[in-house]
Amino acid sequence: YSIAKVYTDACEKRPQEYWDYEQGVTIEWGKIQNYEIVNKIGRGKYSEVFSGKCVNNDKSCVIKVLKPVKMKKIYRELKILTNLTGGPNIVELYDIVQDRDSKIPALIFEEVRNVDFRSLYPTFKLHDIQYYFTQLLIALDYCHSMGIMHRDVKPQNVMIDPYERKLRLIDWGLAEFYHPGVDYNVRVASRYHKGPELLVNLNQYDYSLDLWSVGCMLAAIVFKREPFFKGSTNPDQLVKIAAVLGTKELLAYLDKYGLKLPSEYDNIMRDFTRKPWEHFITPETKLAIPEMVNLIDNLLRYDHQERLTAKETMNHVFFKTKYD
Ligand SMILES: CN1CCn2c1nc1c(Br)c(Br)c(Br)c(Br)c12
Ligand code: NA
Repeated sequence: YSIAKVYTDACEKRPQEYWDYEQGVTIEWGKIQNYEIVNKIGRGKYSEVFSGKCVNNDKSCVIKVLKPVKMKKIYRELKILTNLTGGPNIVELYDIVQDRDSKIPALIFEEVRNVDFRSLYPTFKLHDIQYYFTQLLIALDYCHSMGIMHRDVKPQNVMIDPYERKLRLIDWGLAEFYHPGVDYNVRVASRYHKGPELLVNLNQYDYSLDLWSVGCMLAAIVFKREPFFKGSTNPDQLVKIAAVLGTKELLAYLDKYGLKLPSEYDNIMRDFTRKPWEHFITPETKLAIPEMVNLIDNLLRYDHQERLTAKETMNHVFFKTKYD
């Protein structure tokens, strides 16, 4: 078993209604006629997303219409959003309205004039990475301190407006409250950003899952390989990780937690030697300076207990060094 090394009792020390979404949540429903849809900007497994307008003040907003899922999952997202809204670099929830016909909640958020990461990240210099990842880590340390794991950190859920130099962490639909000793669902996060703990069925994971995902984002930018670990299936995702971190090291990790490699790996896992990070440095990877490589090495650890926390990451030498 395993428990978080930080914020272990963040939920326990708060009143039950802070984390207990099973009792349902009291929602002050806003009025849907206060908002009009402008156009569709995205769709996911659990929602459709539109740009919109608040009719009263003509302000732009984002309207996330939830797809019909278990009310318990909707209550969880609403509870988490209401607990976190207003927090640093957390996307602000303006209102919750009910879709006229379907009776399904629609969430009204502040608008972020997001520039797609595929075109934005390649423009990043070291000081940009310092600035934006500090903002992301501030959001993560905040939600972790509030007893919440995001569980779906990936570039698509980090909205960045480079003109206002504004970053917001979005999509709390997979987020969950952390309680020590609880077995969590490992079918969370998006494949390329799934931590090893999810792929070996280590159910008692914690906030450190989010820091694996941050490590994946950094490695993709610095080593110019998007995504950094590109599995074709969930089992293949772990194979791609082992190809870098090593198979012997994977088995040692499994041993520590009394786990064995699930059977679906029998025919696909090979005996990989660990690749030193220098292996990924080329004349093009100018951002792969020693401090950055050391930071990635301290995030992309099989063992979630070895990873830097969000606060430790912000205090890493990479963020304390001045780059022009
Ligand atoms: C698919 N895309 C593109 C931009 N964008 C998307 N989903 C968004 C969500 Br959910 C929120 Br909340 C915000 Br704020 C923005 Br901006 C969003
Ligand atoms: Na969201």
